[in-house]
Amino acid sequence: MPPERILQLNDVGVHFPTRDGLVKAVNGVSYHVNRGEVLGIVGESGSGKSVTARSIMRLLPKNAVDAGGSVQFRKRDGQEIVLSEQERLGKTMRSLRGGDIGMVFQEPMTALSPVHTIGTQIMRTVMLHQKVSKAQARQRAIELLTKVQMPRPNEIVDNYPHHLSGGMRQRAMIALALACDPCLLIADEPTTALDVTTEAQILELLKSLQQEMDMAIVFITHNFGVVADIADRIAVMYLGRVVETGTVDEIFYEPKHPYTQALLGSIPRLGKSHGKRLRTISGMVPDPYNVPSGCSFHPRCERAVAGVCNVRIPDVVHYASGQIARCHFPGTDLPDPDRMEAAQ
Ligand SMILES: Nc1ncnc2c1ncn2[C@@H]1O[C@H](COP(=O)(O)OP(=O)(O)OP(=O)(O)O)[C@@H](O)[C@H]1O
Repeated sequence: MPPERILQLNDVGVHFPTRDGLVKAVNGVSYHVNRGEVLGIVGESGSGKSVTARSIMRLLPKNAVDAGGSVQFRKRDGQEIVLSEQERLGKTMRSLRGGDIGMVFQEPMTALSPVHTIGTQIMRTVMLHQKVSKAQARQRAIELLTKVQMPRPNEIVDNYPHHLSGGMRQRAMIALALACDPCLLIADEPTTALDVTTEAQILELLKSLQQEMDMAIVFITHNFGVVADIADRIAVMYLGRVVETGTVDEIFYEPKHPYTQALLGSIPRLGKSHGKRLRTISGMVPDPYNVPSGCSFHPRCERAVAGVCNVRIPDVVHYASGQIARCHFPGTDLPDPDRMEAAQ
């Protein structure tokens, strides 16, 4: 049986009109998430990872403009919801947020209120989505704090966020996100601000919760090491577009897009990089107000072919395995003249 898709983004666009010009932060993004899998989203800063994820839940800045596309979501009970513009703003969205879909962010204080105890905040979410008494909701809060391996959960439940360390706040935010047993968790750089040891602990926790709860995760990070550790599949983003999608093995061992290849070439690998010079990606991420014509990666691409890559936006190339690359000349070989001719 093919895996069940619980989230499908089709050609989603989000633009920001600014004084300096139009920023096409998300420019026709499509990706899907299967039930119970972890999809890692990677890409340099500004590639549109966060804005895409926030567009799923309609948690966008006020100046964001919807530039089309659709988001489909299948709830745990199998009900399919098309999160069209109207629905995204209404009651459906409110019931999904914190219910079927949970969210964790890099900075816990964006999700936690500083003026309420951890327990009160979890109890409110539980009571918003489930018919339970106050005492039952408090019991559930303690259970959730135990589940996220919070030390002294019976005590912490009555603490305010400022009493907690960074790692403990992250655990509290995860407990809040899991309050209603979501089938999808959107995790936006949840470990980036933590020290390496705490980061490893939180990743382990998310992995074990994901398996235990059969929960899918969209895990956003700029760190390939982290994504290799947690993800089943990876989507690579560049300047508002998904340029490649594949399983972790496909992305690490058979990347087809020159951008993915360049990103992987620029990370140090234990044992393998010794004595070797790391590659850097030439040039800078272009200014979002002046995105290059054609394939927006072409000015930095070692394999760009003039007359093709600077002119036409590449189509998506589908491989039999399911791997996808948006490139005129995908693959590990250099572009051959026949393919160049066919593309022109
Ligand atoms: N409120 C806003 N107004 C104008 N531009 C914005 C706004 N929010 C985001 N952007 C722009 O949208 C683009 C995508 O931003 P986004 O935060 O999604 O990138 P990202 O890949 O998540 O980066 P990072 O890893 O740094 O979080 C960037 O060019 C950013 O400057």
